[in-house]
Amino acid sequence: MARAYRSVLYIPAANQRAMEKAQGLTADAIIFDLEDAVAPDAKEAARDALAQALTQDYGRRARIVRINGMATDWGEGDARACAGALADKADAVLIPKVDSAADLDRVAALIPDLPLWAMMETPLGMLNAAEIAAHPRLQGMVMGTNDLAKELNSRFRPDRLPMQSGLGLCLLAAKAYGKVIVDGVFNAFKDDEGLRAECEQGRDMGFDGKTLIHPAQLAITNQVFAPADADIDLARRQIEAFEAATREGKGVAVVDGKIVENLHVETARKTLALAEAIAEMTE
Ligand SMILES: CC(C)(COP(=O)(O)OP(=O)(O)OC[C@H]1O[C@@H](n2cnc3c(N)ncnc32)[C@H](O)[C@@H]1OP(=O)(O)O)[C@@H](O)C(=O)NCCC(=O)NCCSC(=O)C[C@H](O)C(=O)O
Ligand SMILES: [Mg+2]
Repeated sequence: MARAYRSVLYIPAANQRAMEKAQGLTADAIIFDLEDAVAPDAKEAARDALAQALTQDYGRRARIVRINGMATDWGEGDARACAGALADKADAVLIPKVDSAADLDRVAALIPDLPLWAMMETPLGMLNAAEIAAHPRLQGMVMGTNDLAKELNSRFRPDRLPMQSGLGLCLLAAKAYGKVIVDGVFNAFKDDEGLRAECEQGRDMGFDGKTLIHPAQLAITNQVFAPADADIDLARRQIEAFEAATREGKGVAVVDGKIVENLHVETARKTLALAEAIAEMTE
């Protein structure tokens, strides 16, 4: 992962004020939404407003455009805009409700240059997660836990038990093919405690970050998905100890009473790379 995706903030492309505001927010990435957050009557105007907004400077924040589905009245027009006016202003295109790799093929054929991301939010998408993750144009996956809950007719639980099979399948698929994967949104944007608990759960599971709906969710999310100072310190000590052990012809070192092998060093290097990517974001 060359960059951090701790916090990925949705902004309705119909909301000009929010798009302006995002230029100064601490999001690692922004999803400019043309899909569910934009009313049908506002779709065309939102596409134009987005083209205008993307002439502005969003710094190092990744600019991801969520288009409407190909089966809707707006999907193809959105895709053509991404291949045309938006092509050099966006960093990636996010496709909603991806059921299979064929859904990505359809968009890939219309947008030759930009990396694709997939919303993982349908039962078929969960079952086909591996072929979706394996798609050569796919860069990242975004969990759509609201749509998934709707499709499953599941109920909200703080432990997200009904989501676990879907989250797990998508995580396995993304990790197997080396793709970025970010967790779904936490709807109660004034509930900091609930957000923190869900971020911690997502981080424990291996997500790279979380999608957000409100700027008030940025600070907690950025903190939870960043390596803590203690993690960075441990990573450095593990690498040093392992390199010293290797010089002595040993394959194992011990740090803080725990063994350190090659695989731990790999994790330690990833921790340091993420810390560096985060530092670059805030330069
Ligand atoms: C949820 C909101 C409608 C709340 O909006 P609002 O009432 O305006 O909030 P505030 O007054 O508290 O806003 C304070 C300031 O922050 C700016 N703001 C608000 N939201 C955003 C944002 N997302 N990005 C950037 N800036 C934002 C306001 O403009 C205020 O600024 P200022 O004027 O300077 O005070 C609103 O937050 C919102 O619309 N959120 C996004 C909703 C959205 O995008 N939903 C779709 C994605 S979720 C989804 O579909 C997931 C998936 O598909 C699934 O299935 O799960
Ligand atoms: Mg959705």
